[in-house]
Amino acid sequence: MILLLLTTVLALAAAYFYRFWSVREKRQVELRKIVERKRAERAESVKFAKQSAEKLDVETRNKIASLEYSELKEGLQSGTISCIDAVRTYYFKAIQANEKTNSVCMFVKEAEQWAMEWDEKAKDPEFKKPPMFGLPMSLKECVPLQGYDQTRGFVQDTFHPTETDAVLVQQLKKLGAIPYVQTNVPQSLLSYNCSNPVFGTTNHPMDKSRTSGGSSGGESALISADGSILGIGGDVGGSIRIPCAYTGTTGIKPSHLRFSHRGVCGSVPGRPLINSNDGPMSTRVETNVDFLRTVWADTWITEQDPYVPPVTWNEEAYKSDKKLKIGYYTDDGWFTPTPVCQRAVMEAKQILEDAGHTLIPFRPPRVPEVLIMFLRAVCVDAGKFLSNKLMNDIIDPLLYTQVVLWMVPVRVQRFLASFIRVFFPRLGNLMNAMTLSTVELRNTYADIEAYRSEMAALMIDQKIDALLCPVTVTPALPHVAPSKLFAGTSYTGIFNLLDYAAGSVNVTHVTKQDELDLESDYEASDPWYALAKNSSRGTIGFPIGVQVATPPYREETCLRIMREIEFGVTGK
Ligand SMILES: CCCCCCCC/C=C\CCCCCCCC(N)=O
Repeated sequence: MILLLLTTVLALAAAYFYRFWSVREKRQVELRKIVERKRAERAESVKFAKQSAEKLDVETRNKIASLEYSELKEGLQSGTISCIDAVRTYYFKAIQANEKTNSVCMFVKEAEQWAMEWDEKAKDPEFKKPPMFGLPMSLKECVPLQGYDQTRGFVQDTFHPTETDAVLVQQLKKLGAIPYVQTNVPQSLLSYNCSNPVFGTTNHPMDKSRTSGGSSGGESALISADGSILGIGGDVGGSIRIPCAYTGTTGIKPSHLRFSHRGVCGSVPGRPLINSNDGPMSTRVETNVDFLRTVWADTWITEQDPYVPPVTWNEEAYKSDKKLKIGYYTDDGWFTPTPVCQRAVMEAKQILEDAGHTLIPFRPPRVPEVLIMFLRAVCVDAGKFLSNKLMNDIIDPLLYTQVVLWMVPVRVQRFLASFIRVFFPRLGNLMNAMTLSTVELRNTYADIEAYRSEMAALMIDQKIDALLCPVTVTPALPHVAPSKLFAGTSYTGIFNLLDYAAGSVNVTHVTKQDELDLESDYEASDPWYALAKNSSRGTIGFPIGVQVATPPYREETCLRIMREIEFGVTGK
């Protein structure tokens, strides 16, 4: 009797799994065909951009291609450069950068048309050129652009073009900017690598085996490979700052309060307290400044979205010569960065001290607890929304570790945590992060609000204007590492949790001495430290950035400090 019961249960289980597997296989075949169609569409868009770029003579192209942002802007304003020539130059540059990095999802064909329309308007002597007249701009794929997909790396979201531009895109078009290319992201956006089953893996321009970071990794790769002069990224846990730090570019995530989020679908909809925001990425801080100064010149954003406070650009704060008090830390007490990331902070500290600022040691309290709050609140539902979506998709192999973690039931994670804590305490503790309990989630939201209040009090009491710290714990990682090393986002995630402005600027490059220090001083005391150490080997010459953060509405001070660091490093 027992044997019969057992056999029946086993047979039913086998039938269930067979059915599940065959339905999934059938869906995978469908999805693979969709990928083929989408890639063919991308190939068409590359062909279009190539043909358009070839219409421009090489001499003009080379001249425009060599211009800095301010020179290009000036040329477009004065009329020595036409919009169509600028777009064709940047089509060409992006094609070349894309061959090296696979950073482009789609070229925007309408860019040609928009450029010609602006040139036509400019023939009228009465026409007043808008401030971004003719400037070619790259957009992260998830920024809503009318007529184009925002797949966020999911095959199921291809061929569903968005019907309305994001408020930011509407504004950019109104100001004369020309979106000419969409750039790649990791599947789900919740990773700091850059790979998905639709468009493939984006490479670091210096080394194909390493990532350009994520989730704005298409942007960082394209900009650092000279295929874009200014791009728009997005950041919910480091997605602008980490790619910039990996590639030697610079970017800022403003507090989410300063931009509109109407119609924008992030990685997990319905996430109230971990705030994502768009922000500019480029090779120079001044370019990012010019972008924000222009879009915040008036209250147009608030007129389109009443939830955005009418706060305009504060030139006085950016240009101020008041000496600042800046708290700095090289180690957040959760994940000690590799020596080169600490050296970068100390060099930036010296630059700022030489400029007359006061730097004091300051470490945000209880970062290990903050990381748990961050992970719980960034996933919201223990990864349910994402794992459901992923189960209906082709899963990118580079995301496997995270996917497994999202799929293990919360109760099992908690049960295993007590054993894992014995030999890998840091992972054991984080395994309490995910929750499906509304009681625990509400408690975490209350903790986040209390933490924001505590940090405000600490900074006000000590009269600290800004913070300086590492962006992350290593130089650019091999593609597979970020999914395993999600614990390395403590340095960036904290400023999303606080909803501060936070930017990244290049300070140095990995040297031979840094590699020697890595071997002698950096202990591989658990599997995460071992991974960080191993992955950092062989990175001589790779760029290293630092992070500057300020409370909300102090973006101008954050940029001022970044600009001073950049000046101290480059002399310009
Ligand atoms: C073992 C404990 C279970 C925890 C599972 C957590 C899985 C990882 C989830 C989220 C990783 C956060 C990654 C932050 C993304 C950084 C880049 C960005 N999109 O801004």
